[in-house]
Amino acid sequence: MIPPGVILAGGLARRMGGGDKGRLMLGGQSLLSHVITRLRPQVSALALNANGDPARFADLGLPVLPDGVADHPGPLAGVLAGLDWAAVQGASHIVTAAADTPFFPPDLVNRLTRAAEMQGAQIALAATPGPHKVLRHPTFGLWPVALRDDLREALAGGLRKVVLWTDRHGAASAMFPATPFDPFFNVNTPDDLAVAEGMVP
Ligand SMILES: Nc1nc2c(ncn2[C@@H]2O[C@H](COP(=O)(O)OP(=O)(O)OP(=O)(O)O)[C@@H](O)[C@H]2O)c(=O)[nH]1
Repeated sequence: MIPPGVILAGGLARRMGGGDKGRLMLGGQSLLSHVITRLRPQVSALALNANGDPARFADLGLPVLPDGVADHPGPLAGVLAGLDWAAVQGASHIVTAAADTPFFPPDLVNRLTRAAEMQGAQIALAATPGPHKVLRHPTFGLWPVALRDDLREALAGGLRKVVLWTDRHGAASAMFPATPFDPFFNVNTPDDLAVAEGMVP
């Protein structure tokens, strides 16, 4: 079954000076628009995880899911918000993508799903080969609704680092090629945005 998708945009964008990083312009469209264009054809439904006034995203026509956990505990709070939304729809899994990562692969969902199946795992995270070791991209994952209460408890217990939680559950890795550049390049700083301009196809 094709899963619904959730775009993670709930962070504070401190390295960018705050605000909605997804609204920054890149190659004539916003980062969010790049992400929506890539994710929409791969998923059964789409939602945006973001905090603060949801009305500022009304133009996107997407459900806006706030974190249910206070004080910006990190992307796992967005994953949980997505899982709670998917549970209401009767979906078994969601796929997440980060709003600051405009070039992720068009076969993201397919490869995540296959990796979970082939490695007998409930969770799959995207990965690319790095210079010294495999790099995992923990905001790009396939997540099961069945683990949402486990995740809620982990967050309530203070867990913040994504891979600490996914390692507990033996997450699969879905490998993607990283040439000519890593498709999970993400924009954290103004310098990153300038680099990304040079990567726009
Ligand atoms: N829902 C939710 N998402 C978050 C949170 N913190 C980060 N994210 C998302 O996770 C992804 C990676 O975030 P980071 O680069 O660590 O944080 P950021 O807010 O984008 O930027 P910095 O504040 O500069 O670290 C982005 O898509 C963020 O929107 C959070 O507390 N809640």
